[in-house]
Amino acid sequence: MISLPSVGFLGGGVMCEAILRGLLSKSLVSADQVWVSDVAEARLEVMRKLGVRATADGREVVKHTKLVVLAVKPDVVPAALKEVRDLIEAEHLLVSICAGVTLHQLEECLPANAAVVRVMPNTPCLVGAAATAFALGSGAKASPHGELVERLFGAVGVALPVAEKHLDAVTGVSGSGPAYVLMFMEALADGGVSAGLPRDVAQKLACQTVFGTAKMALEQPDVHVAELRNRVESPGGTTVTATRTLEEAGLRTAVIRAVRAAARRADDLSHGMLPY
Ligand SMILES: NC(=O)C1=CN([C@@H]2O[C@H](COP(=O)(O)OP(=O)(O)OC[C@H]3O[C@@H](n4cnc5c(N)ncnc54)[C@H](O)[C@@H]3O)[C@@H](O)[C@H]2O)C=CC1
Ligand SMILES: O=C(O)[C@@H]1CCC=N1
Repeated sequence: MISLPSVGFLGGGVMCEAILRGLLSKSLVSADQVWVSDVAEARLEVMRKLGVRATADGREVVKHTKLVVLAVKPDVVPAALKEVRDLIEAEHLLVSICAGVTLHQLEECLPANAAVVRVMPNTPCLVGAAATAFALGSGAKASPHGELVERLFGAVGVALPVAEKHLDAVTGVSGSGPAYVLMFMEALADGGVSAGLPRDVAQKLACQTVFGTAKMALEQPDVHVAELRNRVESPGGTTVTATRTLEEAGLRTAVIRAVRAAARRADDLSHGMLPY
């Protein structure tokens, strides 16, 4: 087992749980090396059931771990960092997954030269299939900080370095992306039910179709996705009749607009347009 140093989380919500369950299932960390803080007792109870150390005191997390993942909502970031600022030492690495919170804003809340990495993962961390992008702060180095982040998020999916200016666009594509794909899957299954399929059959077929299509595209990176689509569209057949209907309904325009809206919202968050 290639294990990581002890890992801490400030905020034990949805994303902490997804990352943590992913890491534990890959044995990248052992539960007794993980500390999590949260203000909600119910979340601490969930964490205890995972076997990790759970506390209401974020300072305990920073005292006991060197790699600290900031996983609170963006509007809570200043308060959560203020609580632990004086405990952050040169050996610490702070990894923020908070949408729209810039490296500069994070660094302003921390001691000078603190090592910070801004990361945008997504919920498929839970099943080892996340799409993650990250950018290093001015006090972080490719080695060891970038490598540690690549190991952490690479263990639960794909992790790519990007320029920080691209992280809002990343949020629009892959951070928020699972929600759009799930919406599509829900509609695909509803279409099946509307055409007479039992609900459970329609849902299974819809999920497997999205999974199989993604796998097919990922395993043929040199083939444009439009070419893969054309291979399904027999001339005058069922598929082209359906894809024309989707074009008429503006599917692609709607998705492009949605991604841009999410990216703009991430930028708004970084300009203090809080709360949600
Ligand atoms: N949910 C998602 O799909 C993704 C979320 N993110 C980012 O991850 C961050 C966390 O999001 P979620 O896990 O979805 O939110 P969440 O609301 O499920 O989790 C946040 C947790 O922080 C706790 N909390 C609040 N104040 C605290 C404090 N001072 N100290 C410690 N814990 C505190 C809350 O009780 C809550 O359990 C957000 O900044 C979000 O932008 C990033 C990528 C994907
Ligand atoms: O909706 C949000 O703001 C967060 C960031 C990316 C996914 N969920």
